[in-house]
Amino acid sequence: MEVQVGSTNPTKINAVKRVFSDANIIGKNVSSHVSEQPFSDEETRLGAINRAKQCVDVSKRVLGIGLEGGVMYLENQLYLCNWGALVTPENLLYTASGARIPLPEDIAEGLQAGKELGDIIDEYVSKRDIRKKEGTIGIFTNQLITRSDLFTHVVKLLRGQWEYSKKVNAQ
Ligand SMILES: O=P(O)(O)OP(=O)(O)OP(=O)(O)OC[C@H]1O[C@@H](n2cnc3c(O)ncnc32)[C@H](O)[C@@H]1O
Ligand SMILES: [Mg+2]
Repeated sequence: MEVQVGSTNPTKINAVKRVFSDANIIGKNVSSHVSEQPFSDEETRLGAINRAKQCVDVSKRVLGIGLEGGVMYLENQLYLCNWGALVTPENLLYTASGARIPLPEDIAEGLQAGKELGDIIDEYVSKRDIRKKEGTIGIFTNQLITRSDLFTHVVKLLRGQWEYSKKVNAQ
């Protein structure tokens, strides 16, 4: 089995490798066709779907997976949100979102000013490339849940739904 992931970010690739340890995983640099910093569940989910659609290869029977990070408001509180999409060679679409946590007010202010979360969090902890390492979720959970852990859960939700529907349709 071959799985193409619409990103080269190691947190995303490693999550897919963990869940599809029986497959050959390829990272592909594609556009999410949404804002660099998605600001709603709708936009973040669409970014994941757009990435997955550019990765699926019907003729070569390659599965496409898209993973997208963003932020969203819930009752005036900004939350970190993450979405995933899996598209099968039969063109079936599965989607799932990950756990979400509130972001501190000063992070929210930077985002409202138009900065990207990746840059804000690097500045916040005086480190580089947090988005490719533990991620914002890792920082604010004291490393208990890393960005790769979060995406692993999302990819499990995708694979699980796909396997369940294959099982049901085979009955
Ligand atoms: O190379 P790609 O796949 O684009 O990986 P990315 O790190 O840019 O991740 P996304 O495009 O999915 O995320 C959209 C934006 O949100 C930021 N972001 C989302 N989740 C984050 C996290 O946990 N830690 C740091 N930045 C995050 C990220 O830096 C982008 O500015
Ligand atoms: Mg990006």
